Amino acid sequence: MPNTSAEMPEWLPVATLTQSDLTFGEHTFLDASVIGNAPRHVLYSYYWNIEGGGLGDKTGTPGDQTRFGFIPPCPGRFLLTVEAHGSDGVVRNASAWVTVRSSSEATLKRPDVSQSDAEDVISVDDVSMIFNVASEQFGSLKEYFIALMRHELKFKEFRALNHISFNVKRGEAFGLVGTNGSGKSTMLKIIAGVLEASEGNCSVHGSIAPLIELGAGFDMELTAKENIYLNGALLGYRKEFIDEHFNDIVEFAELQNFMDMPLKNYSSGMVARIAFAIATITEPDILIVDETLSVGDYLFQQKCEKRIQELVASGNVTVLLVSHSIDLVERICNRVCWIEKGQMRMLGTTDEVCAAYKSIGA
Ligand SMILES: Nc1ncnc2c1ncn2[C@@H]1O[C@H](COP(=O)(O)OP(=O)(O)OP(=O)(O)O)[C@@H](O)[C@H]1O
Repeated sequence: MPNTSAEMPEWLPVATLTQSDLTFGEHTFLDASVIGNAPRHVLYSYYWNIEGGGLGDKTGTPGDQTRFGFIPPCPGRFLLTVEAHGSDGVVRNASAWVTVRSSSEATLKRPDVSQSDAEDVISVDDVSMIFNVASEQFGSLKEYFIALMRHELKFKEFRALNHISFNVKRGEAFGLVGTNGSGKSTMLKIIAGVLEASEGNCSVHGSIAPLIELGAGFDMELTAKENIYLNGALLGYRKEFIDEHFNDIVEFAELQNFMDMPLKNYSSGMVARIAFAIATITEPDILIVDETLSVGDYLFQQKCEKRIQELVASGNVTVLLVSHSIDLVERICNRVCWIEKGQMRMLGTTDEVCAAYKSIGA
């Protein structure tokens, strides 16, 4: 079992960027805050350094200002640091990296629509999902159990998915869109093997890293460090493999100072960071992402998006993405399936499906 004896500082500053990946000419903001048992007053000062150089620029004396605007003087990598001066006399700092590209550098693009020779890794064939739901409402759990004991519970069938079919090829980034309650998560759970379809067939070839329900595969009473081993084991990683990649996981999640904290004290965004870092530390055959990114801060979302694009660009990883952010789906996915109230409404290229989906609100 990993060692969990290191002590947590009482409070820590947090540096959050509005944007960490800039094109030269753009600017970003660094927001400072404090987590933990914070002292009554905290004053902040800011400075930046260019990677490999000593171009530091410290702003005057510490003050109340919690937002710092940064205008990069040139393309490159910059470390933006916030120094927090607590009224308890302790000074701590937190940093975040900013990458500034020259405007000519190409940005990552979504993959081309696969040609027919690529192998199908997911085949959804005429799948329906029927849930049995209670046909009457109960005022309390007690009333429910009384009805249950008397065999008076009546159920009705609810079709969450109705005859859905699609195939996803190796190396595709495939999106599922639809309004609330349309059946997207149910579809992902069937693909991930969490639910069994009531009708039809779903076959999957390859290893799956599912990021479906935040916290699934974690024990909230254990520390983050212990959970990395636990969740890694559930994903099929050996202990030696986690030992080898532990620092990469922690570094990606940017939670170095919180490894010995029980997960129950983490925010949902922090849990998402750990879950995403573990799931993507290697190249899974299929990465399933269901709104996991939405709870993360802007900086983390950008980092995950970049990682997803790298995985897709490798050509080996298939990504299945459910998101209410149509912009994200448009940036990442090459094909999209639109499910509406359990029915398949449209299947096609990202541009055509997203354009049609966006037009329902017009
Ligand atoms: N275990 C279950 N028992 C009964 N009904 C369920 C169950 N799971 C999901 N449903 C119902 O199935 C429908 C589809 O749910 P699902 O979570 O798949 O939708 P979604 O498209 O992912 O929604 P959202 O965008 O709001 O997350 C909903 O009406 C939901 O209430």
